[in-house]
Amino acid sequence: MTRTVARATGLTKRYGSFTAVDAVDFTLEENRIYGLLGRNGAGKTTIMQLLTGQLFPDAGALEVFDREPAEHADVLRRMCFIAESQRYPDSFKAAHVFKAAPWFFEHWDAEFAERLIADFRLPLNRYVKKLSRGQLSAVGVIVGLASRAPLTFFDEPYLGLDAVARHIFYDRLLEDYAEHPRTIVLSTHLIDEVANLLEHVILIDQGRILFDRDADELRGSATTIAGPRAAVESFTADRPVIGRDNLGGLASVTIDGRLDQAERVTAAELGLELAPVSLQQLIIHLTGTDLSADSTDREVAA
Ligand SMILES: Nc1ncnc2c1ncn2[C@@H]1O[C@H](COP(=O)(O)OP(=O)(O)OP(=O)(O)O)[C@@H](O)[C@H]1O
Repeated sequence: MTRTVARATGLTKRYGSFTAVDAVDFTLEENRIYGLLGRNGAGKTTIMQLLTGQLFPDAGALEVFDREPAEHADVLRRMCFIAESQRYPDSFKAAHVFKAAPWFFEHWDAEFAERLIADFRLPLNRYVKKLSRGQLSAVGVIVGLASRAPLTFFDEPYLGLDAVARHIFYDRLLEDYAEHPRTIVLSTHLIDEVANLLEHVILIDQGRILFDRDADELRGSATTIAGPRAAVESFTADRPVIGRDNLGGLASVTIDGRLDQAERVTAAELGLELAPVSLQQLIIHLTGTDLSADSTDREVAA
């Protein structure tokens, strides 16, 4: 049976009169990789800070490992939070971070950390404040991976990491997760890059959850239909439209749902092109457009 490691019910956080997290309900199950996704300011960091006991909720209930996180040191010890701009003491060299890590993380694997240090080519003897932006992110990524914390949060962990380093991160994360399953929550804007890593997606917008779904269920759950405008409009007339782009006489409409074989044949006969929608495109459709509007026409003057 899967165990729930965190449960939020009506979780709310306000900053003055502004509600950053607005009565959200969700659970995090053990041994899953979650994507906590959403636009800038959606509330992702705030949710992670609530879960890791750095902030107190204003309303609602929050349980992590069956307790309120902020109150319990034994709960906090089972979590690792890697923030976007992690701060370290000025006197710290990179090596000091890894020396100190076992004090905080009981499952710390020093050998794994050493392998990662080599993979990321991290200069251990350099002061942390002298590291490049990408090297600083590598420090966080290494701590997050080698901590093997039962609940690990990576909040935009790779500012400045180059493409090679990011792929090392994804690779090592998947490899290590297969051997040491745990719950990992990844917040990122690079959705396409991590899409295959995620098992579950929680999409936040303006402090609310837009959807909370299994990633497998999401992949290919929407379809884009493109072609002559009249044909596209008639084919999609009674379907749940989640995005629409018009360009002169052409249209591209994204619908929620899959098409069956007969519908695909009909579309082909009408000269329409069908394309699956990537997770990133789906999220842009769901958060980037006014869902209440009939159309987001981008008419181009002939
Ligand atoms: N200490 C604070 N005081 C006032 N407002 C805050 C504070 N911290 C965050 N906010 C606001 O709360 C909202 C949610 O912020 P949060 O950092 O959780 O967003 P995010 O989804 O992590 O964004 P990003 O992707 O840009 O990191 C934002 O509108 C932000 O401006």
